[in-house]
Amino acid sequence: MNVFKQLKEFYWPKRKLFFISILCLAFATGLGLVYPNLLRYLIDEVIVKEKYDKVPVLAIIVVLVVTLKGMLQFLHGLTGGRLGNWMAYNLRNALYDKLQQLSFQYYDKAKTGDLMSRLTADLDAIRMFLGFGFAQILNVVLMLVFGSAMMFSINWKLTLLTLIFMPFLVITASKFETKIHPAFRIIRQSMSDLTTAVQENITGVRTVKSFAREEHEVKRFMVHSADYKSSNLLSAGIWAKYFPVMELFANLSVVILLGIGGYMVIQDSMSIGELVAFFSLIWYIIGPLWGIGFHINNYTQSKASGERVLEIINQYVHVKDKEHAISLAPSQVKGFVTFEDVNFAYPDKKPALIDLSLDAPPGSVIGILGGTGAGKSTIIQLLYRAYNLKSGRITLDGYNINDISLESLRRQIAVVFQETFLFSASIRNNIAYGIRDISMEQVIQVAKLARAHDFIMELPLGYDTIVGERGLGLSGGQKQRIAIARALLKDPRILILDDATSAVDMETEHEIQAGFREVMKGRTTFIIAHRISSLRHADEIIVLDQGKVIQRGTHNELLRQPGPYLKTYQIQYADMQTEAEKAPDKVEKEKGWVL
Ligand SMILES: Nc1ncnc2c1ncn2[C@@H]1O[C@H](COP(=O)(O)OP(=O)(O)OP(=O)(O)O)[C@@H](O)[C@H]1O
Repeated sequence: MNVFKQLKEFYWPKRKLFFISILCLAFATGLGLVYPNLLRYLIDEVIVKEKYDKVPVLAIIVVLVVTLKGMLQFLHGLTGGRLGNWMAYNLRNALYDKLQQLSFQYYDKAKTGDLMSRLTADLDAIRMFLGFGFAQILNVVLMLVFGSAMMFSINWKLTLLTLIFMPFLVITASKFETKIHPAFRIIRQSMSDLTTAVQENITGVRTVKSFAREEHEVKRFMVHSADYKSSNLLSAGIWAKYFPVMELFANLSVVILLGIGGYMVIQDSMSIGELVAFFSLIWYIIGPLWGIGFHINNYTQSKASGERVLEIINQYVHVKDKEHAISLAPSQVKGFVTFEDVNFAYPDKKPALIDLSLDAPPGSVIGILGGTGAGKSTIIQLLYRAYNLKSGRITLDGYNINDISLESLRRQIAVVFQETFLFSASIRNNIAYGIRDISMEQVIQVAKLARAHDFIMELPLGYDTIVGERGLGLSGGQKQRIAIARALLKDPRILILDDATSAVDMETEHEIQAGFREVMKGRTTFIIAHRISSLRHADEIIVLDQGKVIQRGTHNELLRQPGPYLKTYQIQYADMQTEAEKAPDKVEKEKGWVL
């Protein structure tokens, strides 16, 4: 029950519904006990004594009991359903809220399909149990208590003999529970693996198809599917092993009842009406015990689901606000960024940044160059506190960024990533993402600066064009330009371009950068790029290799010293020369970046 204790805050405020639901079910169950008594009365007092004038009254009582029972069952369903849905609504929102708080470190390992399955199937299992399953279990107890009490009142000796096998039934049922619970955990896990496989396949459908790996993917899916099947078979095996034994004990009770009860009737120590009532009451005991497997199943499923949901709720948030974190008003922020002896390593990895020190005064442009995996993106991830530093510190306007509230820190920063994520919404809403009360004019203005306006206007619905989950239908460069417009609209103090113009041609990149220079006056900009053309205007360029700064200076300074920067420049310049030989006019325009 510990799982449900931990989930208490999500259903306890609606405990009224909970109790009404249980009470209604208990009364309905109690009313059910009227039937065997009516039966006994009908046989012993009406049929045997041939007093048929009592039949209409009995019939009316039956109708009343049935109607009342029906109403109580309806109320039980209504309140139980409401409780379950209320709980599911709150828990779902709390889970989503937690998912928003969890830091990058969690998402580095999390699987989308698995999270989806926790938010849907697992949540539903808890909803069903809290709405109905729990009341059903309680009802089983009530039926057992009421049923056996009534049997005892009719004939205590026969009751004891009939119930002789019940302890065996209970032992088998509890053994069954200990076996079936782990089996359900396995089923839930393989279900989420299956969902993850489907989700990854659909997300990566372009890669799959372009590599003609459909068959391989089908085989991979079949492995997960087989896994799911075998975990279900495992549970079915446990079911098949224990259920017949439980059934056997239940039926043995009926055999004893009919044998000994029948003998008592023959001996005249019991009336035939009492035996019939007894026979109908025994089902009040056997019925619930028979269904105990189902209830246990329901309970263990929801317990396993509760554990998986609680895993998210109790997940540690690595990056969070300190108590009394500073909230910086945008108008206060100047954008002075410093890195002081920063060291960082991702969990279980070699250092990604070693002793990085950097000063970026307001309005300066810092260029970052380096090979794949050199640590470029890590620098900017640390700046917006995607991860906690191992040592050293990063400051913004003199404040340690660890002391600034995440919300106010990230409000000052706009990042344009190499991979652009567009929401399934209109282009206008994608540009205005996260910003309220923005006019169409402002959206158009930033789209023009990002050189996106022209291609947007060529689309059939212009700014109202809906772009897909991943901006399907737009080219990489177009998506990047929308992301740049989105960042500019945020009006940040610090702009970070993480390989943000890699997908646009050089000419467009020049145009975009010219636009940037206009809007970024007085703001701090970090540019990560592979092209020297993107960095040449930077006030300081740092060249990274395996997390260490191996060169730093302006474009002209770096060209004067031998090293990777000059080498990169020469390689890219050689390409430009070849281009120039082929199309001298086009390259002429771009010559600006060459010395
Ligand atoms: N989320 C992560 N979890 C674990 N290791 C990571 C993570 N992100 C990056 N790394 C590792 O940290 C190192 C630096 O990575 P980083 O992304 O900063 O390099 P980069 O210079 O930006 O590379 P690229 O130009 O390819 O984007 C690499 O060794 C990389 O494998």
